[in-house]
Amino acid sequence: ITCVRSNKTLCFVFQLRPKPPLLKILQVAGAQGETFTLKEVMHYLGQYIMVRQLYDKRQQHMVYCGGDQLGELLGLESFSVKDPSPVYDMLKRNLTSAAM
Ligand SMILES: C[C@@H](c1ccc(Cl)cc1)n1cnc(-c2ccccc2)c1-c1c(C(=O)NCCN2CCN(C3CCCCC3)CC2)[nH]c2cc(Cl)ccc12
Repeated sequence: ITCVRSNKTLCFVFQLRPKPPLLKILQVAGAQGETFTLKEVMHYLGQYIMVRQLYDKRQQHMVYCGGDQLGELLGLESFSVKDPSPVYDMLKRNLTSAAM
């Protein structure tokens, strides 16, 4: 947990440590370092999907990740960004609290 002070309010930002297979994916998308906020993890995963052109150009909410490391982690061939639950399940398996 890091504590940041912004406009006189204290807020606690939970740092998360990706397991190696997820960290590798985030690094392809430009991530530096070993701990991230959930927002940063989601940002880099989005960038990864863009960089690796895994989304369907016509149906842009569909991600085809079969055959990619992302698909291995998710255990899916494809998913819709409209249903984030498989991604959250994968993150539960691949993120640990950095505070431990
Ligand atoms: C709401 C958010 C979201 C965030 C988390 C989840 Cl679990 C679902 C959905 N989202 C909505 N569309 C996308 C998206 C769609 C296609 C390609 C890349 C990203 C995202 C995702 C972001 C992101 O950080 N999104 C910023 C704005 N996006 C708009 C879409 N933009 C692209 C859409 C395709 C065409 C090019 C622009 C990129 C920036 N991070 C993600 C990570 C994953 Cl594992 C899956 C999807 C996303």
